[in-house]
Amino acid sequence: MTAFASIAAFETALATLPQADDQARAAATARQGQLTKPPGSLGRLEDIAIFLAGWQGIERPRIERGRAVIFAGNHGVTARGVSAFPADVTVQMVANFAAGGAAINALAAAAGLELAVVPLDLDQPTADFTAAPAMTVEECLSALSAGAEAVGDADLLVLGEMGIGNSTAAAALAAASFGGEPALWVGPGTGLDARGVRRKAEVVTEGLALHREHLTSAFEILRRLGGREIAGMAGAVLAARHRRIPVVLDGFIGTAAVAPLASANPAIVAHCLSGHCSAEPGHVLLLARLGLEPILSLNMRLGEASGAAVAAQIIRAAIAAHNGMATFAEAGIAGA
Ligand SMILES: Cc1cc2ncn([C@H]3O[C@H](COP(=O)(O)O)[C@@H](O)[C@H]3O)c2cc1C
Ligand SMILES: O=C(O)c1cccnc1
Repeated sequence: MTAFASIAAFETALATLPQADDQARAAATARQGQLTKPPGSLGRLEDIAIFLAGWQGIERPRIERGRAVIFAGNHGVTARGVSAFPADVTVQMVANFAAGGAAINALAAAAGLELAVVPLDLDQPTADFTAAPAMTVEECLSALSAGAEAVGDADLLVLGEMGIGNSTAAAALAAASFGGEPALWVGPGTGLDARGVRRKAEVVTEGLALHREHLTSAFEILRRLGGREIAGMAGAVLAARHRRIPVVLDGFIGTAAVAPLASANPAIVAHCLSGHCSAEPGHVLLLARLGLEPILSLNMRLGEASGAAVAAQIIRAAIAAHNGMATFAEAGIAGA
């Protein structure tokens, strides 16, 4: 069965988001208050443990099936010279993922995450969005569905992407979803110089102008300006929500995939953690618009779920403290 068989199915899924389990959240919050530490002293680690308890629906959350999924897609807009690297690198990096040689192979292993790579029609780049919608309705639904199907039975889902040119698509998605000049949302990506970044802003401006009258729904924004790997991440975020699986978002591109969904229903990010704030300048703005506070800020700007995978180690630390510590009663220590 196709997860998102029609635009209506996608829109219904986005309009009917389940909430976290309040009882499990309350139980985890109570437990944090009994652990042998001054209340609140583990800071954000406490919040992360309670967040996971709510979405997993258990007082003591766990990561037994932590899964990183990397979606890959090719972009027609690369013809406009918007990346420092050639489009061929996308398929070459997918081979590198399979061979185990990419950053995400090392970082997923370090974080104890299984890694799945989902290449989406790499021989068929999306259309250049300055000339036509990036995807047809069928192509976009198919990429969204591929995302949903990749979620599986994970208990923590870490999402990432590979697609040369996709920081341009991401800037267009952010601008279409939240407004603001394209110059605010573009950045060097893989390493453009200042002149390249200016051209990238012009390309985004052209794309927004071409599609302006149609950028009125999450689906049309994704379809016209996004890419297959971006729609794959969006579909995975939405499907994970319906299975109450917590998600860790990666950098600028992985976060921009959620922007169109959030423009239609801001509650979509409630089951998402931001793994890190990337060095791509638009990311900090995007996180502010989504109301997400990144776990890490390491000046990373790679993508591939690399920052989210590093953050998964912090999430494991939050769970270890939450589940492993003694309570005041167990340790026979006087409370405050
Ligand atoms: C070798 C290599 C590995 C990568 N892994 C992720 N990206 C990242 O760079 C791309 C986005 O930047 P832009 O929009 O400038 O093309 C995406 O593929 C992203 O995942 C890579 C880029 C390169 C060159
Ligand atoms: O923030 C990111 O995800 C990013 C930044 C630059 C290039 N690729 C990815």
